[in-house]
Amino acid sequence: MNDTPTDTRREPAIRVRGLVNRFGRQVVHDELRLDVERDEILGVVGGSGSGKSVLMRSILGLHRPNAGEITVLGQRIRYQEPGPHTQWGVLFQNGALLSNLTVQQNVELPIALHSDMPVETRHELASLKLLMVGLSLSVADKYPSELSGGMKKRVSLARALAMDPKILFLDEPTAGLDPIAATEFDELITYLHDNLDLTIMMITHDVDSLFNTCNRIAVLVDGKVLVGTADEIVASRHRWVRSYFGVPRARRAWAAMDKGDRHDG
Ligand SMILES: Nc1ncnc2c1ncn2[C@@H]1O[C@H](COP(=O)(O)OP(=O)(O)OP(=O)(O)O)[C@@H](O)[C@H]1O
Repeated sequence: MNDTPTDTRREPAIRVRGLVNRFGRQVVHDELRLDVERDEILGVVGGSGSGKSVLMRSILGLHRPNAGEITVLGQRIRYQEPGPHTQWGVLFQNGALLSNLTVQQNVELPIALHSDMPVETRHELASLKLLMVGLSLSVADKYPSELSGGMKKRVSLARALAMDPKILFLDEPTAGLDPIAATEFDELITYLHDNLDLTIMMITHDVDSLFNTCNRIAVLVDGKVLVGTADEIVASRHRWVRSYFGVPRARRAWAAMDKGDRHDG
C-alpha cells in the first residue's frame, strides 16, 4: 500500500458510505453506511437475501456497487482492483480449497502468489499456520477430500492467515459443523483475534457463535444496517430484529451469554 495516509490508525478498518446495490428493481443496499472498527469482531446477520454476501463481495472488490465508497485500511476499494490484498484473508463458506492440491500446497498458495519467499521458508510458514489453527502436521500431505468438514475449515483458515493479514473475512464459518466442532471453531476465532491483532468481519446465522465471539453485531435490514453491542441489538425495537432474536434458539444463546460466556474483546 503506497498511498495510505499517515493518520489512518484511528480510522475504522473498513468504512462504507452510501453503498447502493440494486438488481433490477430489487434494492439490496440503500445508501448503507457501516464502520468496522480496528481490532473488533463484527458479526453480520440478516435474513436470507438481505445482502450480507453482496456487502462482503463489495468490500472485497468482487462486486461493483451501483454507488457508494468503500475504504479498507484507508485505501479506496475499486471493483476488480481489490486493493490491500495481502492485508486481508477470506474464509469462504465452502472453504474454497483446491481439490487437486494438498493441504500444505493450499496453504502455501497465497504465499507463492504474493511473495518471492524461498520454497523452504514457504513450507515452514505454512506449517506454522497449520499448527496455529490447531491442526497436526500429519494432515499436510492429505487432499481436501480426505478431511472432515471441521478440518477443511481450519485449513481454509490457515490459508486465509498465510500472509499475516490485518483483517479476516469469515463467511458463515460454523455452517455445517456439529455443535462441538462449531464451539471449538468459535474458540479458535477468539484465540486468533486476541493473539494476532486481527479485525474480523463475520457473516453468520449461528446465534451461539454471534454472542460468543462478536464484540458488535450488524443487522442488515431494509437495505440499511443497524449496529450495536449484543445488548443494544437484543434491546432493539425494530420489528425484524425483535423477531430474529426473539425465537427460542436465540433466547437460549442470549441466556447462555448472560451466564458469563461472553467474549469481552
Ligand atoms: N448477481 C446477482 N444477480 C441478481 N441478483 C443477485 C445477484 N447477487 C445477489 N443477488 C440478489 O441480492 C440479494 C442479496 O443476496 P445475498 O447473497 O447478499 O444475500 P444474503 O444475505 O447473503 O443471503 P443468505 O443468508 O441466504 O446467504 C438476493 O435477493 C439475491 O438474489
